[in-house]
Amino acid sequence: MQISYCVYSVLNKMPYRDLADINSDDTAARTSLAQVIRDACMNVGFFYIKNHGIPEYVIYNAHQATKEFFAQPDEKKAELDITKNPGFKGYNAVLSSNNNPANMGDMHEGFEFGWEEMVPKERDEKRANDGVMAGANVWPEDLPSFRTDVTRLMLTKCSHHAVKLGKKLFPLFALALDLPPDFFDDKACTRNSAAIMRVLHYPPQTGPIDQRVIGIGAHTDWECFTILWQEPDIQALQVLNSKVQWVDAPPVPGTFVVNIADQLARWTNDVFKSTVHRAINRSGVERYSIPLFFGMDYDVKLESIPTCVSPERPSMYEVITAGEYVKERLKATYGY
Ligand SMILES: O=C(O)CCC(=O)C(=O)O
Ligand SMILES: [Fe+2]
Repeated sequence: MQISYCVYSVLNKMPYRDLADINSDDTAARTSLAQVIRDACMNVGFFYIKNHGIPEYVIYNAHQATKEFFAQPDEKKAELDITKNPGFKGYNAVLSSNNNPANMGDMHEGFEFGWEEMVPKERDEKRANDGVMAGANVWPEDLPSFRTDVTRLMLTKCSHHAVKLGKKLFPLFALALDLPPDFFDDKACTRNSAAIMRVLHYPPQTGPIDQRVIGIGAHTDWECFTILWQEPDIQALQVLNSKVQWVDAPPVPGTFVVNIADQLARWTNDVFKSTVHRAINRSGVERYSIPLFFGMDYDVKLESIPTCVSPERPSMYEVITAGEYVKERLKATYGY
């Protein structure tokens, strides 16, 4: 797997670095890779990965299934409305979420689901630490392949695809934080239950755009980090840089974008940056994207990691659990 260490390096076509160097006997290669990851996580909070090992056909099928789902009549989608289901699972209509409190609603529709087994059980079992997002997934009865195709991409027990990919990133984060490579092994998403995936559809916005109604308003993500697949050839995602300028984070064929999110920022006492981003689809055509929010188990306390605190840098956050944090953010975004 390879990393391009930030949005700017992608825009400037800088070469990707090989993540296999993390296991290299060559100390110089390891140190230099650690530096790249450190830069990406501490200064930008966004990077790209390629050669990630997720088969192209899995992504293709999930994309097709997503298009098919959103092409259904509104009444059909409304049957699965997120407000009818406990645990924030299901469909949210255009303008029903609002990621930026200064805005009036997000110009996208989405469908949200959590971890489940590859071979669907009669009903999903409620997991002990599911907290605020406890409860079974809901699925469209008329589109059985939707469930198979989207769960295969992100959340299947057999192949794990994106969750497995996410787990590979933790030793890199540990390296960047001067921690042993296995530091996160028993802490982050060990029971798989806090991984949440959304499939998103952004209708095109043309003409003059009211900045208070855009695809997804300026926000940070809530979990540990996000692995995002973007529709090829459509520029929409933007990242706020340290000079408070919006920088495009374009889709790059064969890559996923990874961005650090709030739980990891809190855990690292803001040493890692949970960077503000937004998306606006001005392309004139429909855009789809698929983020996997890789969360911590909800009972994990977001307590500053020892290498991230010092007398000069005392802990900035009150210690709360990952679940409590997600609950706060859900309320702010959905209003309940
Ligand atoms: O669609 C995108 O490119 C970004 C989506 C996003 O930021 C989110 O769902 O949190
Ligand atoms: Fe986001």
